[in-house]
Amino acid sequence: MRPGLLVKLALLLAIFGILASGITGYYAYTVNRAMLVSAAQSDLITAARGVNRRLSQSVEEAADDALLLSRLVDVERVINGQQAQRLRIAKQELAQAFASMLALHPEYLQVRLIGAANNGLELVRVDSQGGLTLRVDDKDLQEKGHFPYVFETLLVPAGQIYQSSIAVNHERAAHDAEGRPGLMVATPLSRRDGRPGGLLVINLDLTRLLSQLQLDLPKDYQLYMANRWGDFLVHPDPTQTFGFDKGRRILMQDSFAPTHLLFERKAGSLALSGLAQPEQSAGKVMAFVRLPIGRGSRDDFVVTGLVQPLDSVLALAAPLGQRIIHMVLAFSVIAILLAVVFARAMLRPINTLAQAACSFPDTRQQVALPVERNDEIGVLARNFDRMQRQINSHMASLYDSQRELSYLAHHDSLTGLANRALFFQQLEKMLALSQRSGAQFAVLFVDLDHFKQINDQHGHAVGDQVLQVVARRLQHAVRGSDMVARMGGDEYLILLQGSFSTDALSELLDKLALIISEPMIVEDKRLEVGASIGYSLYPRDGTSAEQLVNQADHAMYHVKAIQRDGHTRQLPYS
Ligand SMILES: Nc1nc2c(ncn2[C@@H]2O[C@H](COP(=O)(O)OP(=O)(O)OP(=O)(O)O)[C@@H](O)[C@H]2O)c(=O)[nH]1
Repeated sequence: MRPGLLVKLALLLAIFGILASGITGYYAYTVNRAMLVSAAQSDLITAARGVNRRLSQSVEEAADDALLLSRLVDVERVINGQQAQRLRIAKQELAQAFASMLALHPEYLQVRLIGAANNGLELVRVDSQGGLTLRVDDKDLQEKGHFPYVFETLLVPAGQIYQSSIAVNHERAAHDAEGRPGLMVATPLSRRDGRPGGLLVINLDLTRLLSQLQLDLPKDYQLYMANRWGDFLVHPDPTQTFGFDKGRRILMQDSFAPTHLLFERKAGSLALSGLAQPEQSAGKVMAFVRLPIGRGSRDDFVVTGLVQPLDSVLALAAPLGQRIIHMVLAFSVIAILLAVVFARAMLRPINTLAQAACSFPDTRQQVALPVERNDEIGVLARNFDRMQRQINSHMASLYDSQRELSYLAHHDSLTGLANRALFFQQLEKMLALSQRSGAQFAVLFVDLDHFKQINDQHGHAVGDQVLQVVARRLQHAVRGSDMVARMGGDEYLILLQGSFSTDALSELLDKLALIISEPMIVEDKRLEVGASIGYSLYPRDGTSAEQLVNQADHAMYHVKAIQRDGHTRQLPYS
């Protein structure tokens, strides 16, 4: 188990989970804000169009009313001139009709019949004053021929409507209309002889109209309106309106730069927000639309703008933001738990492999690995398992080779007896033991007699077999605890454990010599071979391996010499 890896993997997965849920939450939140702003902009455009439509409707209604009034019989009578009494009655009736119209439409400030003659002298005029209607006395009627709405209306074909620009009324003694912004809606009148007779004019009060429209808008909407040149007609700050009337130009394009597109007829509507265009619309959401106004002969239009604080639009996103934070926190906790569970599940087989890899060099034991898995871990486990088997197999053959090498290094290949090196190792051990225990032992040196003749007479192969037979006979003749070794050639060494009297030892050596000399059949040949044997005793003849072997060798040569002289009994073996 490696907690470091587990912690790292769990941490990585948890961070990934938290980041994923955080980014998703953030994305949902920002998309929601953008959608809210987009919906607000679309609402603002719709509302601005509504403002304009209602304004336009009012103008059209005024146009219809102007046409309606222009068709009154009394209008024709007044225009064409009548006998004084009848003219007075006609004017009286017209004034009543105008007053009724004013009473019906509080947004009308004046209804007038203006003649084409006498420099545009007003013929009948009813004004609104303090919410009441006031017929202006004939003596107070004024000449209006110099006003554009008069001479321009006279140029309009009969039955058509003239519509003035929106402007502040500066006409003298205009009662409620004086000093108020509005527009004139007029229609030309013809005399019976076809000459221009005059015009019928309705003065429309823009302030009243717009204040009514503003009442219908949500509280946090700010209304802006500009004429076709960009001069503000409506502005939350009234000092910014009708600048041209005070000798200044206060233009919408200067306050809201992108609106120049609307005035240049490059766009019909425009929406900006502090979210998408923070430098042009900081902290606000705004929409502007350009729409024609009324149905006058002039191609007139206004640009209406509505502005809403960005905060009030985004306030709706706050609850969602909080929910998203809660969700992100909940998902983060789930992500952490899942990360830990997943990391543990992922690392369990890896830990098994790691443990196996750690313990295998010491134990060489193959533990159960997840070899049945189909994934990369399964591939790793199967390969590791195969690698373990191969290592074990190679190690086994290596140990076998080692054992074989060790055997070859310590044994004689021909007879299988211990070789000189192993004999001396054993002798050294024996010496060490005996030095501590005080035990005795004997070393025997055996050399075959005239072995060369066997080689010479019967061949080297037969000689080899003779050496093997002698080795087996010596091995059988001694105890299992004793050691028989081949020194080389036809020489053997024997290590006898235990204490021996010289008599007992001489007797044993006689017995060995007898055993060796017994006839043997090798390749169908009956052979006999004698041996000379000498011995040394520990500690009597030496306390080192060399001394003891040399002493036994020396004794063997002594015996061989005596036997050569013909003595065969009572040999002095030592
Ligand atoms: N067949 C065979 N002969 C060997 C081997 N090793 C040594 N010899 C021979 O054994 C003989 C040993 O020599 P010696 O001991 O001097 O000969 P010997 O005839 O026994 O002489 P004495 O000991 O004096 O009786 C030599 O002729 C070696 O060639 C072996 O492994 N196989």
